[in-house]
Amino acid sequence: MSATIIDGKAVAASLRAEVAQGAAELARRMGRRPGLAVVLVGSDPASQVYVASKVKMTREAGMESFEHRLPEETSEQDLLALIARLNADPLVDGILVQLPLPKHVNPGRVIEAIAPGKDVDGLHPENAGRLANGLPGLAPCTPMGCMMLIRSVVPDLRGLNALVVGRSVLVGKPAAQMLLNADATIIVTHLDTVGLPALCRQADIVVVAAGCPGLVRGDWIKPGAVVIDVGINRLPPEPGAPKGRIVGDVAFDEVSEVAGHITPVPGGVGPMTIACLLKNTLTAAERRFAEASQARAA
Ligand SMILES: Nc1nc(=O)c2c([nH]1)NC[C@@H]1CN(c3ccc(C(=O)N[C@@H](CCC(=O)O)C(=O)O)cc3)C=[N+]21
Repeated sequence: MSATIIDGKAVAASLRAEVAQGAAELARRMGRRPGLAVVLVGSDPASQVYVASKVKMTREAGMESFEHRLPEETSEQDLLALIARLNADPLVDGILVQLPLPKHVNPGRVIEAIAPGKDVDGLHPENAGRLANGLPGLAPCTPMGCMMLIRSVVPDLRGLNALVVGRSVLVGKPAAQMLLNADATIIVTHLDTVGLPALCRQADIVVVAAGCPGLVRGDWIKPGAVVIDVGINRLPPEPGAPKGRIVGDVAFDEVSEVAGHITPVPGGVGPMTIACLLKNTLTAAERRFAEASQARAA
């Protein structure tokens, strides 16, 4: 074991403390707490756990949490009507619609209905375009958390080779944009990429978001590289156990023999995702308040 473990829990706790301070300050000026609305459709057990954890941490950061739990059979029309109400609600600064949605609902249509200034998931095409063009906006929480973990060990990415496995709208694509914006050279790969191990061996920074347990092996890694594991995969339970272990997309034991720094699963990127959601909610609230103040002054 040679790699240093990047403690996502600790970095996330210090980001949440910073957000709590900013939220308290903003609340004094606004006369109300920043507010985050979380919408959960259906009863996917994993989603229930994430949402409960988001609600708890939102409150701990001194922000208001508005929960909307809708039955699985909710129509797209009813969901769009709820989003229109949240867009218009002055107490709501951020809106997060937990994914995945039930099959009869078109997720693109739902995400595009969220007001871009309240889109704390950073998934609206306007925010994706802003990220691509290097403009201020709201950026997706998971890749934002990855960047903070990378910068905690490598502050300057200029001239480094970064490789991303995965091209999802939620993680892979925005992670590549952020690495490029930080002056790294990027290679974006996915499960159809030919010669992935050889490409990976050129990378100083590896971000893996493929949803494929143990995909990245020890002999894919350049000695000393920074490895960020975004995967959260629940293995089938051992005989007699109630539920299976959670593992990432990186073969941790092998890779930690070669890498310089590595994130664990759990305790790596996951806690950062929630901390960045709170950070985005504070950013959205600050911008909304600044705009409202300007409008009053005019
Ligand atoms: N609109 C939307 N935005 C999301 O950001 C979003 C989503 N939908 N749907 C589901 C995924 C998943 N996700 C996680 C967040 C935190 C942890 C997390 O904190 N994990 C801990 C605990 C893991 C465990 O033991 O269960 C850890 O990795 O240490 C995991 C997963 C956000 N997602």
